[in-house]
Amino acid sequence: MAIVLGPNQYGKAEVRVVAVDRSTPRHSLVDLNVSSSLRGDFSAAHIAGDNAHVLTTDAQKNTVFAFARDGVGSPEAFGLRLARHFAGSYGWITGARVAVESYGWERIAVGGTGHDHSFRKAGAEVRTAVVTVDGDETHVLAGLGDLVVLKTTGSEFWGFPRDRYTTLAETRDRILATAVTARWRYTDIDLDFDALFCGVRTTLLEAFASTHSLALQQSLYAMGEAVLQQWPDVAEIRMSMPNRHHFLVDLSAFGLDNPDAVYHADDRPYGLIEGAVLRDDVPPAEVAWQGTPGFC
Ligand SMILES: O=c1[nH]c(=O)c2[nH]c(=O)[nH]c2[nH]1
Repeated sequence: MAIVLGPNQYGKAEVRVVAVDRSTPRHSLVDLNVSSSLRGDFSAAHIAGDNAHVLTTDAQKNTVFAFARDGVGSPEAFGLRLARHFAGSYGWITGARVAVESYGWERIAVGGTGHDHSFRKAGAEVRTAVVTVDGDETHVLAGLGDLVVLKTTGSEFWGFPRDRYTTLAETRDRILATAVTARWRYTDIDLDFDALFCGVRTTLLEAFASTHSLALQQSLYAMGEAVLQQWPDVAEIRMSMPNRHHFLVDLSAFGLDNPDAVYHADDRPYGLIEGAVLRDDVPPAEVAWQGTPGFC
């Protein structure tokens, strides 16, 4: 029996960098959370405490700030710059994964126009990018999280089996609400990432709104299918969608009826609907997803 080191990676997690562009009086800013992981031959550090191969996590953090000095660009482009740099820095580093979360800020409106240098946080929604360099291969995942959506009708749920524990009433009309987390893989790395991100996000929203839903599962598939139909640069999309249940409140104790007007927005437990929608003619790239949790 021999004990051996298994898969490993290391890096600096959650480097919070805010970069301000002051090149004109109308400033702009990007607000990022950047995590790097290096892959390669780090066995001596694990087995013998020999750090000769260890590009420090402190240097990785510093690299993120230094690379932000001259502009960040899209989260995907920033991730590509960093991942290529790390993967190319020493012979024993064979790959790098850089994950970027980007938080939106909107200009504060003053007298009807957006202020030059005052902003408000856009909300909980986050844009994400994960770049993986693995030897000669490079992959880009774009994505978003906490895109909270709700429709007040156009959602049914019925036809499910009833075992002895099934109490849920069938419904032909309910509120459907979720917080979409989605990640999609591009077939290419030389793309207009900002334009594609906006396009895919719009497609997800439009498909959620326009699908007459018989289950959140059906909405998830319709949203993924619409993205693959409209955006040929997307190879596959994976989604995680909690079913944010809204229960009609019984107002009869107060002598009131409730004609589908007043709901309790329950926060837990919630159904959790997850799935991938793929093109069957595009080869899989599991390395692109390695280290990205939260999807089946
Ligand atoms: O859209 C839904 N899918 C389910 O799988 C499910 N299960 C449940 O209790 N309610 C719902 N709604």
